[in-house]
Amino acid sequence: MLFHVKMTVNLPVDMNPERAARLKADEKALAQQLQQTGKWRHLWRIAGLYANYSVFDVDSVQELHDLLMQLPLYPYMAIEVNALCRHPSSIHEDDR
Ligand SMILES: O=C(O)CC1=CCC(=O)O1
Repeated sequence: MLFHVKMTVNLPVDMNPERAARLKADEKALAQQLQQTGKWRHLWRIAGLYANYSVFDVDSVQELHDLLMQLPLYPYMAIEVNALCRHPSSIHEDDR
């Protein structure tokens, strides 16, 4: 199951810089691990924003939920999720 996810990060302006750096490093490590597994299929920066568009390929809505909730930056993110299905005009056989 494919899901398009928008994540907007809002770190408190007064957050300790070392704490912020640790969270970002932990987020990066997990994001890269999930990309290696194929669960996090795409990760794009939204130009001009501290936000990303991502595509997740998971087995269930519950798996997506659990995965998003374990992200280190989760407490500081606004997350929007849209379920995707195959477009009849798509030429990409792996779009499902
Ligand atoms: O910078 C972001 O958009 C938040 C984020 C998600 C994965 C990652 O490494 O950073």
